[in-house]
Amino acid sequence: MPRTIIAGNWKMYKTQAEAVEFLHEFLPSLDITPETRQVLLCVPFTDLLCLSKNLHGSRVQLGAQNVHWQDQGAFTGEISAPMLTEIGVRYVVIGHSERRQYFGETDTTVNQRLKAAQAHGLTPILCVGESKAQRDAGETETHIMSQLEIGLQGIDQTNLVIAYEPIWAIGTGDTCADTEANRVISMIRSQLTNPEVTIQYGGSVNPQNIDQIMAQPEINGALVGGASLQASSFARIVNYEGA
Ligand SMILES: O=C[C@H](O)COP(=O)(O)O
Repeated sequence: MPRTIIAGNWKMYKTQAEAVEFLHEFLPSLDITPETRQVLLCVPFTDLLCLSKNLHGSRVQLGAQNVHWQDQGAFTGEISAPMLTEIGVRYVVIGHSERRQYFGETDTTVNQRLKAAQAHGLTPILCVGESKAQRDAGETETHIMSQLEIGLQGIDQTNLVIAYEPIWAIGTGDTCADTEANRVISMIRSQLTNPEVTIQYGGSVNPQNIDQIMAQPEINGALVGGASLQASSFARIVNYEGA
């Protein structure tokens, strides 16, 4: 069985003070067994060191939201995998649609970042998903298969998480129907060599829909944006009803 992983992606939200305030409410609300349900917080670079100290000994792992493919060099504004692992980061989100849309991320650079993450023992969370126009044109499957084909070239599937995030469902409140998310995730799984890869759903996940989403057999977790910013809301999501 793939491991269940619920991740909060804070995007560009929360100062260190706000992050610590969040933890004070969030950590005591957790009602999970880490062996069966892993919880992650994927936070801005500036929050990582502080959260690493505050999460030490807790049941929550730390994730970054991007990583460069070189270990070091003249790459102003970038952060490398050794810099992340040194401070206790275990996971990194790669190829989020916002990186692809606003910062020129391509499947090729996604593949380079995945390789660098794995080379340093980080677990990458590879984000894939179609736009509204692609969905309307019936191109959901071909688009995602192309993202996977290029993104996963030479990638070790024993240390990998995939997040299916339909772009039209991100931050819109327009959640993909859970059966449809299950269908697409099943298609994604059919493209993999390792059936144990955790595949999350992301896109307007909230406390009201999490139980139904997690009841789908192919969905192994969630990548949660807006609803991970409030401690009570994210706690309800990670404590979802079900196995
Ligand atoms: O990484 C998270 C996704 O972009 C989903 O964001 P959202 O939950 O605010 O729709």
